[in-house]
Amino acid sequence: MKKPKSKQVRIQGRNTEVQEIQLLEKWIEFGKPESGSNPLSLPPLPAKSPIGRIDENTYSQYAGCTKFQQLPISKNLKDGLRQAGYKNMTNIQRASLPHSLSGRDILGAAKTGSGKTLAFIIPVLEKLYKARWGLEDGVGSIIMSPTRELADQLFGVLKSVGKHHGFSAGLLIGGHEYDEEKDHVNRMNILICTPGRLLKHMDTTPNFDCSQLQVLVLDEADRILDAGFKKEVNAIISQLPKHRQTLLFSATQTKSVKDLARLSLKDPEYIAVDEESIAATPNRLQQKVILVPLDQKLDMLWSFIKAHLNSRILVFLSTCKQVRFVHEAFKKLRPGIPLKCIHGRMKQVKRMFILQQFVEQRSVLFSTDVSSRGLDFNKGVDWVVQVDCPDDVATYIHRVGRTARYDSIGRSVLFLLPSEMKMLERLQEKKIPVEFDKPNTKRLQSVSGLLAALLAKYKDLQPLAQRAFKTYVKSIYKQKDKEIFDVTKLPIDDFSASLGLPMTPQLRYLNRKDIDKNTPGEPVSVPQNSAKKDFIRLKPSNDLLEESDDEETLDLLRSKETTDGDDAKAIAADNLPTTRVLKKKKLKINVHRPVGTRVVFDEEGNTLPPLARLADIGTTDSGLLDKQKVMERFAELREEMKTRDQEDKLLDRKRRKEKRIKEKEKYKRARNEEEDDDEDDFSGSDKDSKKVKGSKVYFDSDSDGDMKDKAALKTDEISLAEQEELALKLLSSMH
Ligand SMILES: Nc1ncnc2c1ncn2[C@@H]1O[C@H](COP(=O)(O)OP(=O)(O)OP(=O)(O)O)[C@@H](O)[C@H]1O
Repeated sequence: MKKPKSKQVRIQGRNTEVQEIQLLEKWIEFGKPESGSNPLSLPPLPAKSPIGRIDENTYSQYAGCTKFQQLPISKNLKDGLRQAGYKNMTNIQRASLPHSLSGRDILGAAKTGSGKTLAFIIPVLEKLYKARWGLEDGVGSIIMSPTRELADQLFGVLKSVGKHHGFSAGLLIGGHEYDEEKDHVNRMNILICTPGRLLKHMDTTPNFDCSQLQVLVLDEADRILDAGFKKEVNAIISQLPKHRQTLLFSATQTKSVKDLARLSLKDPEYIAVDEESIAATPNRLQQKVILVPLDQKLDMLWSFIKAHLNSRILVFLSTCKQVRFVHEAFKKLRPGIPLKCIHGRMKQVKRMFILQQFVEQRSVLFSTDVSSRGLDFNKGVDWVVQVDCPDDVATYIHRVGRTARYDSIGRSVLFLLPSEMKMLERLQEKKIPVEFDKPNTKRLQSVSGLLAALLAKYKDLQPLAQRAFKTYVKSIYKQKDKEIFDVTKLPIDDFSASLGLPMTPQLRYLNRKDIDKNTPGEPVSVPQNSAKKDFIRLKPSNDLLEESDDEETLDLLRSKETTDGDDAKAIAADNLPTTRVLKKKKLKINVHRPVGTRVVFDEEGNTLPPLARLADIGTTDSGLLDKQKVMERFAELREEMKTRDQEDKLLDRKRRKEKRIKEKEKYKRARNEEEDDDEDDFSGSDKDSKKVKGSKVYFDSDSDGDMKDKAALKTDEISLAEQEELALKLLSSMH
């Protein structure tokens, strides 16, 4: 255990702390850069120039310095930075820290992976240190992040570089024990949080007080300020003091006057270190865009994964349901690399665990945009694959920014549908150096047949596939940018079949006529300034693939990791059929066929029994499946069907039995209740509602309830004869 410090040492410590703070304040005041200037434009300070006080009134210059040690920051922080391995500053740090350390508001924009986190954590720690903030002072700084994972990551950086400071810090995010947080939140100096959780504490935690706040930070500021968080953020800001320092950072920054007015920034410094740079994305990032028809996206993705088995691949899909389906289905197909998935519907602990695992080993992580912003996978992501088109250019930049971080290299590929080619133009308008190419489909492996078999085998997979289908189409339908996202141009039947679904699920909000009118191929124009200046006429989606045989096409699928022979073996081992380029045929529709059956046609347009289709796929040029194998497979499937049939019957019998028992119980309960009701009536309770039909009740207004009941009982007991007798008596007495 640490020996407690003597009083003498403590006083000395405090004195040196006060002295250090005085020195830092004078140093900062002496050398702060001109407002509006960019310290990056100053010549770098020599490595061996003096640091700190030079004589009575002169201090070293720090605007233009390149090392953390040359900054006017506390020794505690310098030690923390050194121990965490940070020595030289990145551009955004060099440009913003001289301003932010002198207390100015900052609006900082720099590419993904360029070190923005330290650019705001350093001024937060220093501001509180110089204000001599202590436990009893409460919340001094709030750092907001749009996602829990990012907040958790920021918390990690804060803990590592701020470990020599005595501040308390708390992570307030959904998925954590709210009641536990409630007990501690008032004692926290620095809060790292998501907007929703912070607001919950503001609304419900007794004595939660942010009135002394010194610094507010919004990481991924454009996201936090957009419509999704508007209500929460407005409510939070209305409860914060106006007199504070505000730091906003993002790779895609907002300059909207409205947003800034909401935050009441005071003459903010606009620091955009990459404004002159040609690209808005890291220079070490290689970016490709390829045209992939919707019904071949999964084939392309599967083939891509098979060709990059030794990589760490981050795959973006639009919806949670798609992520779940692709993950579950591909896992069952065993590609030979660990597969993981993450999405917003998962428990927080599991999300964190999966991210940790992904950082540690080669694997594929299927994700929604929950991982698109801010996450730093420790330079580990080799490929970012965007299977579904991002909502906008900003989302594209953040997604690809998960690779090529700091000084590492990275690669990305975006699949675009023929109807989404406008996105390519948008990327080029924003100076994003994407290379457009046609995929080399020679090695494309089809998975739709396998998915159909999987769906038949695993009952729980079919609803997943249906939901994946529905949520994807709905996501396109709901997109605001109709120039890029046009739901009527989606080949929805082909898409449904490509997920292995026997029938296209119904979409009530869509008019089939609109879709069918638009789905036949339209000419696809490739923007003039893209890498390949040609036009592709897309008729049926597969025609595109036939055109892409030239040598120059993007050979995404030919990786160093698998050679021709290896690949073929891999296919044979997996029993995967190679891709067949099919011509679109006119389908003959039999309206009388039973609902739920899938009709398959041969080359001539004749119907085929379902099993024959399997055999047909297998017997392609490669001859991977011989006749005997096919027959074996047939027998296997027949056996499978028999057992499944028996299982179904048993299940059905069980269900019916349960239903019968339930009905019996219900009937018994109803009878018992009737009996109870009768009893209730006779005991005289709840009379209004349970009056027995036909019985008359006479009340004496002065008598109490018991008496009334007795009277009622008595009245019921008088027979007709007695009543007549009574009436006669009455009449005779009247005369
Ligand atoms: N000065 C530095 N020296 C060395 N490495 C650094 C430095 N600053 C940051 N890094 C490293 O660079 C990586 C990216 O940093 P960071 O996560 O802060 O980027 P970012 O700009 O916030 O990215 P994004 O826009 O995606 O959120 C991290 O691994 C971080 O440790």
